[in-house]
Amino acid sequence: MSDKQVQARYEALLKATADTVMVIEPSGLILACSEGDAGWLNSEAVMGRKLEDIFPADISGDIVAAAVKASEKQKLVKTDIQLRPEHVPVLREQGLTETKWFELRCQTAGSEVVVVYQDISAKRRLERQVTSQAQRDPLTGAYNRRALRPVLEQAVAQAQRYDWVCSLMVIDVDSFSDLNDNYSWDCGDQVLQQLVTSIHGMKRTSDFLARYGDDQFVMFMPETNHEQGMAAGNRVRKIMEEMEIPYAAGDVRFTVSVGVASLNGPEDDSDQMLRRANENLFIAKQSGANRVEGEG
Ligand SMILES: Nc1nc2c(ncn2[C@@H]2O[C@H](COP(=O)(O)OP(=O)(O)OP(=O)(O)O)[C@@H](O)[C@H]2O)c(=O)[nH]1
Repeated sequence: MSDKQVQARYEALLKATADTVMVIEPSGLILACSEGDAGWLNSEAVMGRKLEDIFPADISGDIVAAAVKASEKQKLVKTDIQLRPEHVPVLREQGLTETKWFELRCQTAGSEVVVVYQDISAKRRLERQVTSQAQRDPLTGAYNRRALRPVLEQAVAQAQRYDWVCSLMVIDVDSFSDLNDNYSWDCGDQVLQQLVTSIHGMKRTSDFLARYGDDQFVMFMPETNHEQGMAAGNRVRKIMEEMEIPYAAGDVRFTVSVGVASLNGPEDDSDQMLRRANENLFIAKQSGANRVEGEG
């Protein structure tokens, strides 16, 4: 086969593939590029430039490292990258309008490396959605109990390493079964939804709210000492006491009881904090409900 024919076959192959393909030097210089179905990059505009002129330093560094490895080991090397339009102004101009994920396959070809960019954004989005659905309570949208445990463990361990300060509260709707019985299950649902909406409106971004049981919620508060934790508990109690939920049979009002616990020494952990918060919640209920109790 003549050189011309080989070249024609190579170009046809590039044009036929939907993936973006670059031929680069291990230094990162782009020798050839075929954009495929990309729509996020203009092959003419990137040819002859270096990866670092197009991508942020960490991403071009990752690609070069994979290309060097493929070249040294003479084998296929894979790596993943994520492109955000706000981080890649060059590609934003060329058509990158949303975050995309790619699996890169680097294959050595003599002194050059062929890099194939396979768009795996749809797969990643689906994975994220499934993970997020598995971590959320479908009624209220709050995190569920399963999502709470690892977050609590990690956050308490982090507080023990750094500042020794964090608190959590257990929030329980008072006589919730009466709301279900006297109004309706649907009304009970609305109470739980409104409770979550208003806590989301008042909490700090770093606070973590999860539905812990039927009518029970846990909020973890990093960098929050006991006094601040009690103040937050009282804010939640007050907001719920003042809330009116319009309902056909008349406005519905409800109250909550709250148990607060704060990190207490090096032997403490998230399980013990939860246990103490529940004990304090029990005291709040025993003392007449619509109260906040905490140790110390
Ligand atoms: N509307 C509604 N009710 C639920 C849901 N999940 C559980 N429940 C009901 O919530 C009620 C919880 O009742 P309890 O745990 O006895 O709580 P309570 O009536 O608030 O009692 P105290 O906590 O002692 O004040 C039960 O009747 C459950 O059937 C839900 O998603 N929506």
